[in-house]
Amino acid sequence: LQISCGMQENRICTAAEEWQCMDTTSSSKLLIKGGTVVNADRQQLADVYIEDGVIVAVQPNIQVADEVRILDASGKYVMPGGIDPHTHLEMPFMGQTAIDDFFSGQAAALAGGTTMHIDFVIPSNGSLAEGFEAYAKKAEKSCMDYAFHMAVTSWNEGVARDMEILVKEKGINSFKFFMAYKGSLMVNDEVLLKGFKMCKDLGALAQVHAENGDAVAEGQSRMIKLGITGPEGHALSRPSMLEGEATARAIRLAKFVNTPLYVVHVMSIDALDEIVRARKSGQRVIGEPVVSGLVLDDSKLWDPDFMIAAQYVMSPPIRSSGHNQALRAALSTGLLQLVGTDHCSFNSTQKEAGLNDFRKIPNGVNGIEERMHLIWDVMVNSGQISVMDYVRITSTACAQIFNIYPRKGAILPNSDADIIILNPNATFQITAKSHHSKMDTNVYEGWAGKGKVEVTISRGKIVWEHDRLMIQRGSGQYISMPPFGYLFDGIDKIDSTYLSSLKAPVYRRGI
Ligand SMILES: NC(=O)NCCC(=O)O
Ligand SMILES: [Zn+2]
Ligand SMILES: [Zn+2]
Repeated sequence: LQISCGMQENRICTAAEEWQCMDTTSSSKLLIKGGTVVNADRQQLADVYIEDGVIVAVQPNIQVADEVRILDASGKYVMPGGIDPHTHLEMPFMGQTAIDDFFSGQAAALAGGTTMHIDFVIPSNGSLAEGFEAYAKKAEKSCMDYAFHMAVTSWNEGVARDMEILVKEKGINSFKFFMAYKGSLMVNDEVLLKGFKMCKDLGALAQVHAENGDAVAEGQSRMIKLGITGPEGHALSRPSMLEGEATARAIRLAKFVNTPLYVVHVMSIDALDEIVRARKSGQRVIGEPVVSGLVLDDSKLWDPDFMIAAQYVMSPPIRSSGHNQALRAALSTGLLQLVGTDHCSFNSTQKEAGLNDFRKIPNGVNGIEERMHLIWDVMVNSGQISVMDYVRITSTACAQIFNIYPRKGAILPNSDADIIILNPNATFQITAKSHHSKMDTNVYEGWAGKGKVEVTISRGKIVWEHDRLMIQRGSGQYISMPPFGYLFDGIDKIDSTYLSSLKAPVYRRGI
């Protein structure tokens, strides 16, 4: 069956793509009635009234005119849409391009209750500005709101100048430094120091992929020499101590510069311990675990079928099972602050590039569609976190850290109407046969759980209901993220305390 497409000129969609063709028909006025409205700081039985994409009122028993569409949410949770702080849509990486683009990846996100994501821009030909323009172009097909972090992969005057322009004119307030991927994205300590200093001056958050890339390269050669060429070699070549070392180093350099630090995809106890130690000392360090690191373990990397094992190759690697438990515990008590996905999807054909050498398997797993369901199932259903905590770690904390709260991450008057309705008694099932990503596999294949996102509302429009997507190419908007978020409050005072604590230098007369 083929149907003609109303969304894209001259395009015929297969039945499987039908959802891509549906128009958004929701009225501009909407009332969500009778649900439990949950924010990070309180929950209440209330109605939510929305007009023109914005929340107008949150209170019990709101009365509306007949033309307003009413959604019954009784017995269900009404929560801020998820914000995924860590995605890589259409990322050029390891000689491939991640298969989910800004339309398919976002469609998947919306079907799973995520209404905004922050993607990492990779420089083009060494230029941050060129990279930004390329990503802005790719994102024109967006069907939900998005923002960008920028990767810094080298250092020169042009990079420093572009960082300033990106912050002051383009809505970027965070820069990622890769301490791994030697020979491609990796930077050394000198670049880290210069970059961190620039971040501090601009009020932008420094982020690190923390693994010792030199040691990883050495570990990889070791494995190849031993004849270990399969996906298990990926895990064996980059043990958790290398993640711990890089995390510790980045934390100390950030302290030396006195700038806040955000550690992306925390995958091990080793990295977690360093973050907790720093936070105990009063240092401003944010730790972001990702859903794969929280709910999976490394067992599949040893599967004798390459095509299965390769699906699980990502960096830092998915660790043995004690690590995921420790990360969940830390997230539940606020030692780690928010959860991302690192959604970076490569299909079977792309993964096959590393059939004879694990170093060539493109790194990355899916998760943008599954995060909200899995965190609910594993952490709320088990009683490990409250529903308010769920909202905090999947949405609010991200909006606060990246300085877009309460426009995003809250159900409050004047906030964007990015909302999900979750039925705690309905079940969900994950399979590549029905997911919305372009991936032909899913690392969570077969997972069946309880607590289903039944409705997703993006800027006041119902985009997911009755297991159907109603989305429109190009409707997503770029969200500018202003610099000097709350993590920068008081940083200058810490600087002056440090300066005044220095003893006056003693000038000795030469003999
Ligand atoms: N994580 C991963 O394996 N792929 C995406 C790139 C990155 O975040 O390091
Ligand atoms: Zn990374
Ligand atoms: Zn990533």
